[in-house]
Amino acid sequence: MTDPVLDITGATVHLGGREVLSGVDFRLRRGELVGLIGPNGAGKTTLLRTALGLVPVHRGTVVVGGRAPRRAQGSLGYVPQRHEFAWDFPISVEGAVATGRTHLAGLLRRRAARDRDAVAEAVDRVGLAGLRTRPVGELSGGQRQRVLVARALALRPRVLLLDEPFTGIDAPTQELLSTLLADLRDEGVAVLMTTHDLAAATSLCTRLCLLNRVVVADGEPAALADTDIWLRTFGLDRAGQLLKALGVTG
Ligand SMILES: Nc1ncnc2c1ncn2[C@@H]1O[C@H](COP(=O)(O)OP(=O)(O)OP(=O)(O)O)[C@@H](O)[C@H]1O
Repeated sequence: MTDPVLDITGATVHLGGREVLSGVDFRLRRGELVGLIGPNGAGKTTLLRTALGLVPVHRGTVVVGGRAPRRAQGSLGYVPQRHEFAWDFPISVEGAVATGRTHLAGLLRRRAARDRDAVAEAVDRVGLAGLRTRPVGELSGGQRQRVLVARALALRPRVLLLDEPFTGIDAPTQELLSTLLADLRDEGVAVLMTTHDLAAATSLCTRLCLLNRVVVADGEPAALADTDIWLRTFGLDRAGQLLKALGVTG
């Protein structure tokens, strides 16, 4: 097995005086597409932000490609939740995607040919070439989601972290994103996404990590057919819609 590109060991994170992650062990390798699943407030976004070095660990370690996350930013692509981006900022699709590369060498740097190539390729991969010059404020929710994915891809990342990429998008956009994520996985990118779409996660991901402050279970979807694991993750005492949605029977 190859070395993990993201290696989180015993991570405990405190926010607002509370322990929101507790001794989390998580590893992500090239060519994996992992779904991070858990109820609201489980710590999914916090785990992504910890991997990015945006949230410090109280205990434990986070290593990205052999380095501290802050030193590995050039290899980490991040797709935040859609509401976290300033959509009223006067910038085109292409301009917004290009901001994915600015921290590689600073805001005032002239854009080199390789930057333009990376941006054009990313815009193309999410199917927005026809809307390149459109102000982002004029885009629909699904188009905005594609801009955020392209912005992360413009970095040509080794690790791609996505926070709820399937929330509020239509079926064709979901199809496009699913195909794109599977292609990236095949190309050797390590992909980790949070989602509340359990059926999509189960069919698309090579592995699922069930999180609720601690890692409740981590394995291939087929190995997580035990109802009890899902009940524990979501803090439920009996199977209901959740398990029907998954096609899991007790
Ligand atoms: N900046 C913060 N200050 C204090 N508490 C925070 C902060 N950010 C998150 N939290 C708390 O940490 C816990 C985990 O939040 P997080 O956003 O990681 O959960 P999540 O699993 O992504 O939830 P959701 O599915 O609702 O997006 C929650 O209880 C939340 O209230």
